[in-house]
Amino acid sequence: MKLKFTKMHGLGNDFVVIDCISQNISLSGAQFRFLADRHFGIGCDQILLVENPTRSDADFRYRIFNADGGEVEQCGNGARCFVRFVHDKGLTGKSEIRVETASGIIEPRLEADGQVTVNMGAPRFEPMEIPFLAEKRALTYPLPVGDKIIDISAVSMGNPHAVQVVDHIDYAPVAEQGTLIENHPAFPARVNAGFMQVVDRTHIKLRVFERGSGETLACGTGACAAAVAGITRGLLDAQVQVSTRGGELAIRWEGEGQPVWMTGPAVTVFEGEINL
Ligand SMILES: N[C@@H](CCC[C@H](N)C(=O)O)C(=O)O
Repeated sequence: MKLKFTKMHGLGNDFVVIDCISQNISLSGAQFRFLADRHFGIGCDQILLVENPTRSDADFRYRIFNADGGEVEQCGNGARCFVRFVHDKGLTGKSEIRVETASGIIEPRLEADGQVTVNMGAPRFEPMEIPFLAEKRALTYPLPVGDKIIDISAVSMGNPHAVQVVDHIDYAPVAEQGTLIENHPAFPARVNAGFMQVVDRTHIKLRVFERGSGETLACGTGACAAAVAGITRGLLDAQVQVSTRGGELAIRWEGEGQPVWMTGPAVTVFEGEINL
């Protein structure tokens, strides 16, 4: 079978995007892993499927698979690429769309300057909703990791995030702790591990060890979760610049119950066809 795809990225968090509206396909976990493989396949952090919606209040359905082949609930950088893809492919004439995901509706909008803004929905903090094993909700939780106990904020942006504050982003223990946090027994669905340096009340530096993909150059939901964690801890204002290894994101959150707004770029790199 020949599969048409588009290679895209948001701040270097890269994607293989597949139009499943004009192509009738059903891929196995092994095929997703092959597409993501940087040596034997195309190479990407996530594979994004563009499908027809299953509910009447959405324009499209958006499905996300990590490089390890597992399907997940949300991907922020992918959401920006999603609206650029359906717009550039002529699948919609709208510049703002409603997109069905496994964790609810998100609303990405193409801006006149080429940037994309996404209403990512409201963050969730209840341990059961993350999911995270804790008796009750808290601002931070002590988490034993290796021979240390670290303080994390646990936040769901549709997908689970554990965010810790570090002194200096370049020396953050991403390699040492990434896999341990990702697979920590307190997170039954595994977790994305964020390492945030607070530069000042409006600016953080962030690295994220992503569940199912390892450290990526940027993580959109990770940026939302880190900003939210910093705001709830009283460290940040409502508007936050997030510097990732791949570039800059703007995050805005007005507080509990309010949606998180994310603005950043979405770039098409090339089109291709691959034999499966
Ligand atoms: N790169 C993403 C997040 C992709 C999913 C994540 N690895 C998970 O397993 O939840 C983003 O930009 O948000």
